[in-house]
Amino acid sequence: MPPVSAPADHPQIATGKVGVLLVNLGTPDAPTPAAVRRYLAEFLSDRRVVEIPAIAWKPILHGIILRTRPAKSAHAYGQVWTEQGSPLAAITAAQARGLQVLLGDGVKVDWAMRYGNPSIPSRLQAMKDAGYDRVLVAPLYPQYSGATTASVMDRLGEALGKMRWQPALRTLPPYYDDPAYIGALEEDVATQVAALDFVPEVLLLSFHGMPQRTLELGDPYHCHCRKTARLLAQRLAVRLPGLRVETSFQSRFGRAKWLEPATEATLESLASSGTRRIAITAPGFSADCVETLEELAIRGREVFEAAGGTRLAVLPCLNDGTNGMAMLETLVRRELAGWWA
Ligand SMILES: C=CC1=C(C)c2cc3[nH]c(cc4nc(cc5[nH]c(cc1n2)c(C)c5CCC(=O)O)C(CCC(=O)O)=C4C)c(C)c3C=C
Ligand SMILES: [Fe+2]
Ligand SMILES: [Fe+2]
Repeated sequence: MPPVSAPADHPQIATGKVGVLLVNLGTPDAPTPAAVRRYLAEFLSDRRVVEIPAIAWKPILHGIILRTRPAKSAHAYGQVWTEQGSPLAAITAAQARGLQVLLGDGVKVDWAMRYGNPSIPSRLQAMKDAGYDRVLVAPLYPQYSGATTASVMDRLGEALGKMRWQPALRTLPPYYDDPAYIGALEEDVATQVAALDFVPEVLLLSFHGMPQRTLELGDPYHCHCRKTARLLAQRLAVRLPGLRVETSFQSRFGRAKWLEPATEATLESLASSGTRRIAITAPGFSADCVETLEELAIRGREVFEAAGGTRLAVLPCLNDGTNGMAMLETLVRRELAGWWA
């Protein structure tokens, strides 16, 4: 595809500079209890994430959770930390660099995190200060949820509220059923499964969970996940006939009922009922992170093997691979159409 550039008949807006801000969830600055505590305090204080009235939640958050969870989570982060830092941050940065190459110099690509660093307000201000007065904000969540996509929009609103001179914004819609996304997943998963040194009986699609109550209140997240799963399974039935595709939800937090079936329970029941070889993919995560690398690949494996499973592969997410980057380029170019840099 050609670089994004001003068409000859629109020279009057050719000086407007266009930026793209990729946004993901966020991650601690270090795999230490203190850094994880700072991160969790910000994350779990977001009313979009924990929808319990503050008067009831604050004592629980500060009394129990922030006293006990940081050490446990820091251990999990320690097991997956890399020389480039947290996998989620390192991969998001790589996606931004890759997209910059694909889009060329006509557009500036940067990245930010909803929680922790680099923050959305700091990167938005930096873009404006550098003269980028049109910014496409792209939350890297294929499936919409109040806890993720809407929370990014809230933070953007807060940031704009403090800016005297704001850039013009566009936002990337959720892309859970977009042919570019489903096609990228199909290609990536089919290639990775074919390259395994065993033939899986089951492909488990594990999405991040949400409280069941959010579905009842009208959050589309569950429906978006189910539609992604259905479309991907239809494609894979052609590419990998004979492979059973199942869907589950991981990372339950707290005591409330979460979306089911739970990934851990699914791994256990599959192994107990005779499945020996399994591949897991996490299509809702645009980048590998503690949830895929530790919860699935370390703890999930332990659960599956303890119940009798013998082979388990967790496939890398789309990350900054060719399929994922081609998808991002397609999605972003579509939103930039008309915003010539
Ligand atoms: C109330 C709890 C949580 C809700 C609701 C929730 C929704 C949600 N999260 C993601 C994506 C990610 N979550 C990640 C980590 C993570 N999530 C929670 C809790 C809730 N998430 C916690 C406490 C943590 C931190 C790790 C831990 O202590 O267990 C991550 C990975 C971050 C990283 O640093 O690697 C991602 C990505 C989605 C998509 C989602 C709702 C749809
Ligand atoms: Fe989460
Ligand atoms: Fe987790």
